[in-house]
Amino acid sequence: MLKIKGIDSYYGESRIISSLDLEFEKGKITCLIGRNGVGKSTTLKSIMGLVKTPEGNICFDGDEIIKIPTYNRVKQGIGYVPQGREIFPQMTVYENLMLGIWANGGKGELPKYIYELFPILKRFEKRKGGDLSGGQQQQLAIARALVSEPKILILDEPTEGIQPSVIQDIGEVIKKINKEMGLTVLIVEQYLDFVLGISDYLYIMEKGEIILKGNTAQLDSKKVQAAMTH
Ligand SMILES: Nc1ncnc2c1ncn2[C@@H]1O[C@H](COP(=O)(O)OP(=O)(O)OP(=O)(O)O)[C@@H](O)[C@H]1O
Repeated sequence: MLKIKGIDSYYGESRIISSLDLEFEKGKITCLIGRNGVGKSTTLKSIMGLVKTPEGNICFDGDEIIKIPTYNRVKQGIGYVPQGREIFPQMTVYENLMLGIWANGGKGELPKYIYELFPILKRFEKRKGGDLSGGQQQQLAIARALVSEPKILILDEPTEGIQPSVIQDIGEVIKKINKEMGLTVLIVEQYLDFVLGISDYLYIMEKGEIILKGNTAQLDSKKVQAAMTH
């Protein structure tokens, strides 16, 4: 579904990622994990076309996308929730959601399943985005990415700054959209318990390179833990 081959990624002159290969299988939940600053967010920004990637290939659903602009990657079906969520604080929950439709050149109404998946957003429809809790903002950001009906949903640290009970709710929703809607999911995370409970496949990154990978159920959890802490 999404295949990265030999990419280099730069901020200005500094190369953060070199010759990275990754593959995200259709219908699976794949997590990319690793300690602070190893290049996980940069990998996602590379997929979205938000950093310079002069080398390599990114193939999505059969098409080469490395040279096309971000908005066209979104149009082709890549939904992205950045770290920090980027909710518009002065706009209502409803307006934030509608942006997901307008941004994609779409018209019309909010799909009904959005409020079924996130009842809290229905309740707070008229509330300003900035007045929601961190967990509610994360749900709003995921919902906003979903309204454009992506083929793959990419989440950058969805549990960051969120209380444990809400983390569990978010995990359940992600599993549900994966299992019931068949959506492919890619998550960057640091919260290992969350990752082990939700993912089918794991990549572990260290200084811009993959040091361990495999089916989550088959990976040695001690090795995974060690890679996250050493
Ligand atoms: N806008 C930027 N300009 C220059 N360097 C950057 C920029 N953003 C990140 N970096 C550097 O790139 C490296 C990788 O950062 P990245 O955010 O991808 O790491 P990460 O694994 O996602 O960590 P975190 O969990 O802290 O977000 C770090 O050394 C960081 O300092």
